[in-house]
Amino acid sequence: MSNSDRYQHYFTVSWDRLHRDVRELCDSLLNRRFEGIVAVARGGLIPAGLIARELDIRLVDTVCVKSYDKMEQGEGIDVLKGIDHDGDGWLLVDDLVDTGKTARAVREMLPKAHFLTIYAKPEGRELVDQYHSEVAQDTWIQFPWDTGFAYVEPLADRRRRGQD
Ligand SMILES: O=P(O)(O)OC[C@H]1O[C@H](OP(=O)(O)OP(=O)(O)O)[C@H](O)[C@@H]1O
Ligand SMILES: Nc1nc2[nH]cnc2c(=O)[nH]1
Ligand SMILES: [Mg+2]
Repeated sequence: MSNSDRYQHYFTVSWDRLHRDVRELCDSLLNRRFEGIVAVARGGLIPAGLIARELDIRLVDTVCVKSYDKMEQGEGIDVLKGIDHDGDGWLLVDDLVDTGKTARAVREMLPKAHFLTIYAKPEGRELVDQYHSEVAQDTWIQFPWDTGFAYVEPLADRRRRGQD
């Protein structure tokens, strides 16, 4: 089964929703002190920026990995940029965990980090320390940076065209 067959539904996240969810996660981290944030690029970059602002963290680093090309997951994880510490005292941020393949790879690099994703699917959720909401395994999450506003035809027009 190709990966695009795994996904039967879409969960489209607006900028507003993402921002709200990130802020709610940050609320529970307010009393913790972190050395800095490591964002898992690219998906973790925007959540990491929002979190850095909320928690007043100025030190932000990245690990850069590649796993998916559109909806298709490749065989392995390409690590384009690693990191030279074990994550002790650091917050590790990605946008989501799905199969857990990426999470497993970055966990290995930063075993001591507090690992947070905004969304988590069942196959990968055990690999992260914290997430905002769970999303079904058969659902593809559409982030606001991958989408845009578009005209939607009225239902009546669509029906009329169907009858033509
Ligand atoms: O749990 P998994 O099945 O490994 O999937 C989760 C990963 O997939 C996406 O990254 P992607 O590799 O698409 O790259 P991107 O962050 O550059 O968009 C997402 O940002 C996670 O990092
Ligand atoms: N945008 C996006 N990237 C992913 N990578 C793995 N799963 C997903 C998903 O549901 N949405
Ligand atoms: Mg990613």
